[in-house]
Order: sequence, then structure tokens, then C-alpha cells
Amino acid sequence: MCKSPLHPLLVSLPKCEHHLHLEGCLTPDLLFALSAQNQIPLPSPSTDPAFASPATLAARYTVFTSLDDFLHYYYIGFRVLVTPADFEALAWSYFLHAHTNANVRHAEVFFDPQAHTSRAIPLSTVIAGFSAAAARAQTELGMSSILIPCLLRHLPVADSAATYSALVAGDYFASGVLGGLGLCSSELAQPPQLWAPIFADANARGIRRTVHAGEEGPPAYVAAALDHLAAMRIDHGVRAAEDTELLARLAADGVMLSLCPVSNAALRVTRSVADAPVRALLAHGVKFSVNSDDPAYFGAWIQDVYCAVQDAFALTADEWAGIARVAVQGSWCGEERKGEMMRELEGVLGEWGRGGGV
Ligand SMILES: Nc1ncnc2[nH]cnc12
Ligand SMILES: [Zn+2]
Repeated sequence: MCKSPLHPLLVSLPKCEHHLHLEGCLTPDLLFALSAQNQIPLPSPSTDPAFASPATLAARYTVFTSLDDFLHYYYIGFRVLVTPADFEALAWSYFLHAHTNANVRHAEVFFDPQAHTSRAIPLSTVIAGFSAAAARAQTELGMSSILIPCLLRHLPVADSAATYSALVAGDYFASGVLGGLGLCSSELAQPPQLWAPIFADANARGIRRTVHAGEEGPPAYVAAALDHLAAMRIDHGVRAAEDTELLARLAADGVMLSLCPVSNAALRVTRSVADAPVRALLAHGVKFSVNSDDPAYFGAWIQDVYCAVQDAFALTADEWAGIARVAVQGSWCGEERKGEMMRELEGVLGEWGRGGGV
């Protein structure tokens, strides 16, 4: 909860989340429970004392030193996910939390196929579990969602190409089970252009494209994601704020950044949430949405992130209205769904105004 008088508005705003890794919703409690259930050992506390208990692991998560320090723990977490039911339970825990605590109405969620297939978990197992949870969220919560597989930059590009080909051959994109293609994981020394042939093929097939760039990597990686991968959205993009020409380009082209200010502070991309480029983006007219990234690892779900941004920047109700409208418009759902969400949003804003909102 934030200290702002706008807190009730921030809770009730219908939200779209565009930057959420489903595997980033694996809490230490669920990690230990699935480890016991599936009889998959975690690292021994004698090699890493963080694995003594869920509490010690949660404490370790508060002192990440970099993206790669976080990714080390993040990929260990994958080991305990085995059955379609495990994947479904993980995704459902996110959808239910986002619906109940933050009024998320639409979520575009990432997952990392290569980090499962490399453990001999078939693509079909992962996708069956995640898509079952997405269907349940639609039916039971009225929440729409889009599943987006991310290719992993810390693995050879050939591995990305093989995974992408398997996804295409499995008809997952053409059938609409998957709604886009992403690129994530370690960023430094992994320039986006290495993935150009894969993203060119995706573009030719009409598959939407989003790319993690400008998190730890330089502004040039953001430009390269646009130039070489035809990225339609940039995930993070924080470091774009270092380059005013790039900001002007993002604004002119209407490219939305999926900002994750709490993640950035947790991974030392910025010193604090207050160092996120929120004011610079607003001033330059760059579109952005506010997102959680890996909430179980950073201890902040989307509502907490909205509150953290408000505590840091004291935005006005009008500024939040603009951010919420951009989030709806920048979503990849159909125009009809956007229209529904926009009407809901305008209803909430109108009610806030009539109540004498600040
Ligand atoms: N913040 C992040 N950056 C890059 N890859 C990720 N995978 C999960 N979270 C990530
Ligand atoms: Zn991310």
C-alpha cells in the first residue's frame, strides 16, 4: 500500500501487464513444495546456505547484485517444474493474484521454453499447463492473456533457432496458442542482431515481436532491437533514457516500453525506483506500461510496483489515467477487447472524478 491519496484509484484501475515471466512467479515456498513433491533436490545448503529454507532463500533474493546474479537463482527454480499440473498451478497462481490484488484485466506473459526442454521437459507439457491456466483465467476471472515464449540469450543462437522452429512446426503461433515472440536473459555482450534471422522469419509470419533491451545493455541495443529484430515493443528499455535521440525515435514511432522499476532497483540497474526514467519518458512522450517482471523474486507484484512508482514520483491522477490508457492501447489483444477495457477504464476514472478524486 502506498501513502498517496491516490492509492484507491491505483488499486481499482483496470490494468494490463505486459512484462511478467511466469517462471518469475515461483515463490520460495512453492519451490520447496514442488522440490519435495517431484523429488527434485535443490542445491545443498552446504554449497549455498541460501537453500537452507524458503526464508533464507527469500532473504538471499533481497540482495541480488546484477541480472546474472538473479538469473542464477531463477534458472535453478525451473528444475522443480515437471508436469503440466506444475505449470498450470504456477500460472494460475499469477492470474489469481493479479486479478484479486490489482484488477489486472489482461496479461501478456513470458515463459522460457529452452530452460525446460534442456531438462527433457517437452514443449507440449509446458504449453499445455500454461495454456490451461490461461483458459481458466478467461473463464473464471474474465481475464484475457497472451502467452509469449522468450528465446534465451545466454544459450547459443542455434539453440534459439531450433526452439523457434519447433514452436513453428508445432503450429503454436499459427493456431493462436502463442501470441508473440520474445528475447530475454543475460544481455551484456549479446547484441540483438545475432537473433536477426529468427526474428525476420517471425516478422514474415506475422508473429509479434518484443525484446528485452536496455536493461543492463547500452542504448545502442535498444536501437538494434528496433533496426535488426523489428521489435514492436521494448522490455525494460531503461537505458534508452541516456540517449535523447533514441527517446525521440521511440516517441515518434509509438514504441511502448514495458518498464519494471522495482525489478531494475532489485537488480542494481538503477539505484532505486526513484531513478527509473518515468519523468523523462513522460516529458519526451515515450509510451510505457508499469510491470512486475519476476514478482516472486523481487517481492513486488504489479500492485506493489504501481505503489512504489507513486511513492517515488507522486504522479497525478491524470498522469496515471494516461499510463493506464497507453497500457490498454499498447496491448496485443484484439480491438474489441481493447474497447471493452477502455470503457471499463473510463468508467473507473469517471467515478474517481465524480468522487472528487485528487
Ligand atoms: N529481468 C530480466 N531480464 C532478462 N531476462 C529475464 N528473465 C527473467 N527476468 C529477466
Ligand atoms: Zn523480463
